[in-house]
Amino acid sequence: MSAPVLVLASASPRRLDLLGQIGITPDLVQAADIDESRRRDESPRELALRLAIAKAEAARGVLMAEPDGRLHGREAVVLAADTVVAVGIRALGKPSDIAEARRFLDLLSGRRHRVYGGVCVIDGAGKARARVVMTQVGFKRLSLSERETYLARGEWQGKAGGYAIQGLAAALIPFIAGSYSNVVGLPLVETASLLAASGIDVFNAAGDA
Ligand SMILES: Cc1cn([C@H]2C[C@H](O)[C@@H](COP(=O)(O)OP(=O)(O)OP(=O)(O)O)O2)c(=O)[nH]c1=O
Repeated sequence: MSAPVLVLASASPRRLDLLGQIGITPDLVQAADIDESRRRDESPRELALRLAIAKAEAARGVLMAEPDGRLHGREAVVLAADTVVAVGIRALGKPSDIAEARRFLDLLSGRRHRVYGGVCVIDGAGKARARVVMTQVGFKRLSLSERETYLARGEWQGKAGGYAIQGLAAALIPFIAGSYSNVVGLPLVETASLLAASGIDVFNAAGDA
């Protein structure tokens, strides 16, 4: 039987880079367009998990609906993820503008927060497996000039919580406990294990065939 098509259901360049870091190159990238709003009474952890699953299902649905489409009759293994920054019970998504990014940085300044990363892999038979990973991140207390310089750099755009640990924000973060790759956008230990359960083994190329 031919190998399944590996689909990354994400528009995030970080997720593509992180997969590349563990030797995985998706055959297809199909970003999922879903409603990311939080439901009432949903915890940040539940939100990250639900959205990762919803993204994987949406992308799979699009591909399966293409009768003579990009899968060419082959099975698809679909990977999606979602990152939520949580301060107490507040869940911070991607700021919509610089004013919201400023509010987020004020919330994060001088304290620890949690980053929840949901990851979901749907295997060739349609079985979904998902996990949520939590990383603790601590920001130093930001001076006004640090905050404004950071905002002016624009790295807040498109990032949950309004910062990117892989950029200038690294100079503002004295503390992290848990998975670093989870903060950047994809928890790699759990991703490798979900892919292995779906027949794509990072540590055994033969499992890929
Ligand atoms: C906290 C943090 C988030 N991020 C990014 C990772 C994600 O791209 C983004 C979180 O938003 P998401 O909604 O999880 O993802 P996305 O919209 O960028 O991509 P897609 O839904 O198509 O997969 O924030 C960083 O790059 N660095 C960080 O330190």
